[in-house]
Amino acid sequence: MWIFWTVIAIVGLALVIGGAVVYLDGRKQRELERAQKPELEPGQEAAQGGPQPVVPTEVEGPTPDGVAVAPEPEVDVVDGLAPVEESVAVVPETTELDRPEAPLSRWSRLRRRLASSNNALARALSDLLAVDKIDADVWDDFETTLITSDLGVGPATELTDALRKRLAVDGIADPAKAKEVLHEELLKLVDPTLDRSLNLTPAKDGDPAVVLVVGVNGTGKTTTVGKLARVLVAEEKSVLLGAADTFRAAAAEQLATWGERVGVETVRSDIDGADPASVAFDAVAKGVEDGVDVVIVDTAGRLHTKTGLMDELGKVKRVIEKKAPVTEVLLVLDATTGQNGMTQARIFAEVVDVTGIVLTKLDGSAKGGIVVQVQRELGVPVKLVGLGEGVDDLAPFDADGFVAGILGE
Ligand SMILES: Nc1nc2c(ncn2[C@@H]2O[C@H](COP(=O)(O)OP(=O)(O)OP(=O)(O)O)[C@@H](O)[C@H]2O)c(=O)[nH]1
Repeated sequence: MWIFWTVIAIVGLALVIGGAVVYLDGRKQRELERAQKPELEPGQEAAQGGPQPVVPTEVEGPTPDGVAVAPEPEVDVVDGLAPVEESVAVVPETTELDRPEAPLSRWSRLRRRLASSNNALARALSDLLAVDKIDADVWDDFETTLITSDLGVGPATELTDALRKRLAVDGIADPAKAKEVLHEELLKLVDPTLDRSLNLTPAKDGDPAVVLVVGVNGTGKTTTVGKLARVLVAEEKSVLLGAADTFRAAAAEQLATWGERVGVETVRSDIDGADPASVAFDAVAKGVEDGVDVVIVDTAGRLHTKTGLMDELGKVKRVIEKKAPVTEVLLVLDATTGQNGMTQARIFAEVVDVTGIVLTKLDGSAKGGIVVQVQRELGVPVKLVGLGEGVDDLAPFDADGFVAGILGE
């Protein structure tokens, strides 16, 4: 009997040991397999019935350094331009935006600044009226003052003759009355009847208006583009900036900073010396795609020959117009450069079809008369004036306010 129970015990023990060996062996095998298995790509796991991963399909919004990848442009490579994806859009931070000053309130503030730097005409008039007898020499001095304030010889002579006639005919000796007459005659020269509004009407519905800003370097183009964006934002317009001044690397940075402060995007290239026409094209293409009201394109003016200037600006305009017509070409002139500025203005007017003048740095110049001269010569109105380095120191030009300013009224 004991032999029977001993056999049973041995068989039972053998079964337990065998089962344990099989279990431990299976576990080891599974661990080995897991260790050898490669990491799954996000999509593979899903395909194998694992958890569905969230895979971003495109870059949306700003990357950590504030630069978003521009959307893939249409296959519209023109004039042998470099591929358009060279440009990126600098998306502004949406917090702490500036609220630009309303355009209408700017002029009264800036008028005082004009009066303080442009009082040559007012002084010439009081000198004129201070003498006992106004003879030919006194009138000559008056005319010379007008010429030195950059009114131009023709307008200076016209103004002197008109004033002389009216003071004599009406027998005016009262300084206040004489100043009124000077105001009226000067206003005629500045011409309050000119249409000074920016053409921001797109050629077809849904297109943005396109403003091309040209001029010699240092005149204040980039600053003007930034300030103009603020004027338009204050008028509740949506704006996009194009940094086609690729000559000076810092210009794009400067422009993007202007844009960021008022929440406006800037399309720029990160490549030094990129093709300006390509950047301008990208900016307008993005403007069309985003449905903005106005695209403002900054350009470089550092060109030494007229042919070079003509080629470059011509190309920028031609390429932009593959997307949307340019509605306004603004020539930026520095009022302190006097006759040099006039020479530049003539060259630019020959090269591009200028539709408006922006006169900058009038705050630092006693030569407000250039408004009359440049309008006469180019047959194009002064539409905006820069009266300081402050962000809201650009104002739509107002003829009567301007005359009052330079006469110190
Ligand atoms: N006082 C004064 N300074 C101005 C005015 N407009 C521009 N400036 C200054 O002029 C300088 C040149 O301005 P920018 O805008 O860089 O000139 P730019 O034509 O773009 O020059 P580039 O980029 O070199 O072609 C800057 O220091 C501006 O602050 C103005 O109306 N009044």
